[in-house]
Amino acid sequence: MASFSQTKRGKGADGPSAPAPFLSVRDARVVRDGRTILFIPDLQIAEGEALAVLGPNGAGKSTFVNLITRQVLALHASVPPVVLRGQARPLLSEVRRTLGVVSASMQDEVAVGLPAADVVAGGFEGTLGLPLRMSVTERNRRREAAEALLAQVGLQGFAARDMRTLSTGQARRVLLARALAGGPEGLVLDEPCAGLDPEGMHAMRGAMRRLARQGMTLVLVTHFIEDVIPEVRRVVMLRDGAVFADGPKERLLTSAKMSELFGIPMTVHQHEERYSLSTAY
Ligand SMILES: Nc1ncnc2c1ncn2[C@@H]1O[C@H](COP(=O)(O)OP(=O)(O)OP(=O)(O)O)[C@@H](O)[C@H]1O
Repeated sequence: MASFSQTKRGKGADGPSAPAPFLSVRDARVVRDGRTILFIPDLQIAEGEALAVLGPNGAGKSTFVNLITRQVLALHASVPPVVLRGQARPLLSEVRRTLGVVSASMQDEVAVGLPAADVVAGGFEGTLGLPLRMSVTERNRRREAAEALLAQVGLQGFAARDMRTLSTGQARRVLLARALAGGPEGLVLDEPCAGLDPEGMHAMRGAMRRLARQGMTLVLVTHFIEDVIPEVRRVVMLRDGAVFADGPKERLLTSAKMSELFGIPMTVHQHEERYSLSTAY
C-alpha cells in the first residue's frame, strides 16, 4: 500500500531544507461567549508522528479537533494559527484530503440502508454513498477499492452488509475505512473507542497500530489511557482549554500526572507498552 510519509519541504526560519511539520499550531486562541475555550501557544506535529491528546470533559479536546480540521477558527494572531504541511491557508478541500477524521458523532450519519462498501466508497467523493451518475465500470472500481480498505481495518467480507446491521464497533471501523478512502496523510481520531465493547476496542486499536506503523500521522484524541497504543510516543494533556503538559508518554502517563489532570486519585498500570488505569471509589 501507499506510503503516507511523504515529506513536504518548507521555507521556514530554519532555511529552505527544513521539513515543514505536518501540522503547526501557534498562538491559536478560540473564544466563545467572551471566554477563551482553547489556547495553544505552540504545538508542532511531525510527519508520521503518532500523538495522543488526553484530557477530561470540557478540556477543549473537541475544540482542538475542530481547530485543526478548520471547523472552528482561531482569533487573528501575528502568525498563522494553524499551518498544514507548510500551508497557512489551504483550501478546505485540501484539508479534507490531507486529514481524515473519525469520530463517534459521525456514526449516526452512516447508519443508513447502504452497503458498507458504498459508505466507504463515498469517502472518495465526500458523499454518502456513490453518485447516481457513475459508469458501471467506475462504480465497480470504487467498490473494489472500498473492499480493500475494509480489509485493511479487519472487515473482510463486510462489503455487502447493510450499515444498519453492523455493530457499533464494526460501523466505527467502516468510518475509519471511509476516512482512508481519500488517501489522507494524517488521521484525526476523536474518541475512536467511545461506546465500543472490548472486542470493538481491540479491533480499533489494532487498526490504529497498523496505520501508525505504515507511517500515517495520527492525532488520537481520547479520555482513555488504554487508547495510547505503543506507536504513540508523545502525549499532549489538555485541561481548562490550555496545554497542561506535552511530552514523552513515559514522563506523562504516571499516576501523579494523570491524577492531577483529571482531578481525582488514579493509578496508572503499565504492562509492556500498554497502559490502563484504576481509580478508588
Ligand atoms: N459554542 C460554544 N459556546 C460556548 N462554550 C463552548 C462552545 N463550545 C465549547 N464550549 C465550551 O468550551 C469548553 C471546551 O469544550 P470542548 O467540547 O472542546 O471540550 P472536550 O474536551 O471535547 O469535552 P468532552 O470530553 O466532554 O467532549 C467547554 O467548557 C465547553 O462548554
